[in-house]
Amino acid sequence: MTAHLASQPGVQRVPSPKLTLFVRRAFLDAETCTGLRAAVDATRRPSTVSDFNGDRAFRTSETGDLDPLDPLTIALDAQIAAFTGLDPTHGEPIQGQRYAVGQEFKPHTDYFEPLGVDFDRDCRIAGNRTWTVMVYLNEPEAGGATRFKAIDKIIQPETGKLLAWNNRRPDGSPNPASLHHGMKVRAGSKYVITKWFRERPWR
Ligand SMILES: O=C(O)CCC(=O)C(=O)O
Ligand SMILES: [Fe+2]
Repeated sequence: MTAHLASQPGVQRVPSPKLTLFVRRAFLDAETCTGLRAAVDATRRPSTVSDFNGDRAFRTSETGDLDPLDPLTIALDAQIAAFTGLDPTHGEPIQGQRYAVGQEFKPHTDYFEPLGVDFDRDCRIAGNRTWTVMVYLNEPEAGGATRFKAIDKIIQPETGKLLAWNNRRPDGSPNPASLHHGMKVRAGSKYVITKWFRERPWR
């Protein structure tokens, strides 16, 4: 899927030997983003983490599940599958995240730690996460960038901008260079959708 993604119109690959990361500006139009923000607002509640590390401020955002039967969700899923070439049967249901002023998701990886206490619960059926697809649904007035620390790259939120990265190394092992930080929103709010793909079918 790296070749498929790389060949999509408007896509840019962030130069790094350590991480496969693509950016596509204006993947979604403003109207679609507005509809998706409302869908996130309809179901949001405090976000959770796996392998709780004792830091209650580690992930302070809210999470909302998109309704899988909503035509907006169905269209978005199809658009992501066509764009990435990733097998939609391996995809988790799309989630939305909302960050208010001061909220963040501290540096983390999206794959589950093979030695973590929650690994069996999280990965027994579908396996670990492979790719992350994320789309910004708005632009906070200040803050809220996504920082990939290990490759020294900061991505600014922009309405409709997509990020897609591979959480694995070429040998299939989890890639620590995928470490990223959803930085604090300083003014306004920030909405994203996230779609994670797995090694095996989700259901
Ligand atoms: O909000 C961001 O910029 C990053 C979100 C994120 O890393 C996640 O939801 O796993
Ligand atoms: Fe993440």
